Amino acid sequence: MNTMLTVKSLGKSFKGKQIISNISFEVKQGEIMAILGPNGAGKSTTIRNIMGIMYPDEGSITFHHSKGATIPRHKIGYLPEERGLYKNVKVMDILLYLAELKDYPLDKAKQRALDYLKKFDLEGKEKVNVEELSKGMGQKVQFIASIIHEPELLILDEPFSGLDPVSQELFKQEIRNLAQNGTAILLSSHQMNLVEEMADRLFMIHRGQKVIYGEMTDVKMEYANFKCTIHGKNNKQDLAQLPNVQRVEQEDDRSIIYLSKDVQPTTWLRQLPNHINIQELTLNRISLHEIFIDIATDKNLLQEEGVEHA
Ligand SMILES: Nc1ncnc2c1ncn2[C@@H]1O[C@H](COP(=O)(O)OP(=O)(O)OP(=O)(O)O)[C@@H](O)[C@H]1O
Repeated sequence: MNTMLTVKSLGKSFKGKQIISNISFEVKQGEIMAILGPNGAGKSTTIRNIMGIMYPDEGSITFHHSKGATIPRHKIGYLPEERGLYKNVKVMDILLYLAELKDYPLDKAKQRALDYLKKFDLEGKEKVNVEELSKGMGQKVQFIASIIHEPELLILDEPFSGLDPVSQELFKQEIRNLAQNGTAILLSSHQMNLVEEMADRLFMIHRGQKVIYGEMTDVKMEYANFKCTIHGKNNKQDLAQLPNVQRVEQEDDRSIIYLSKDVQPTTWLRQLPNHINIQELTLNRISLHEIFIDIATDKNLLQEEGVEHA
């Protein structure tokens, strides 16, 4: 897969305070690359630097064309975190205006706009004023605006926020379709379940620095250790002293035992002492959501040997 975007050693300060430092990643043709991180981690700052809304103090941003040359800026699509289109203008007019700004043929843009409005349950809304749309409808129009010109690189900052589950599903499918058709996608989202389902690779940023970067499958193998949930009256200390236990969380009769890396689940289950009270037991891998919370709250789940962290 060709690399469409290279971000190298990006650094940015505001008023003498370092906001992001040494941020490096790539986005390739046909992939969904997620950029994740807690509130204030520096995701939007990274994206704004990529989009030229602000300029980095250090590092470089390079757009590549599928044929090796630099990708023209009009082949980039961007859905910003801040929503809002011009208010007193009709849906079709704004879509065609934005397509024209990107040098995209108007007849093709009109057909694409109609097709997408239909796909997003907005058929017949082309003559409605943008200000008359609901928040979710407005977001759909803004999403269409970001892809109307068939961008080669698409940057989506929180595309799912404020959408109902049906609309989320529509966006999810469309983002997947775009990637399958070769668009390189950089996706910033707090919806970990969706990211886990959709992203091929991810870059996690915390306090302006890289904490994880890699293929989703590798990250899950590397970080998503097993956890064993036991319902029953048990002493937390007892459980914490079992072999290969990283930490235990307990609430009422439910204990979650986080197991260390490389533990063999069957072997671990066999050695459980008889005095442990088990009314119910489940064993799962921790989710991306939990990996994220561990990093964001500085729990030491990831501080094991061999795990890359900043
Ligand atoms: N223009 C600015 N001037 C000063 N500080 C800023 C500016 N823009 C962002 N910051 C600061 O930079 C840090 C990172 O902000 P950024 O918006 O990049 O975070 P984020 O990861 O996108 O967060 P969220 O998930 O909340 O959207 C924050 O501490 C924020 O206050």
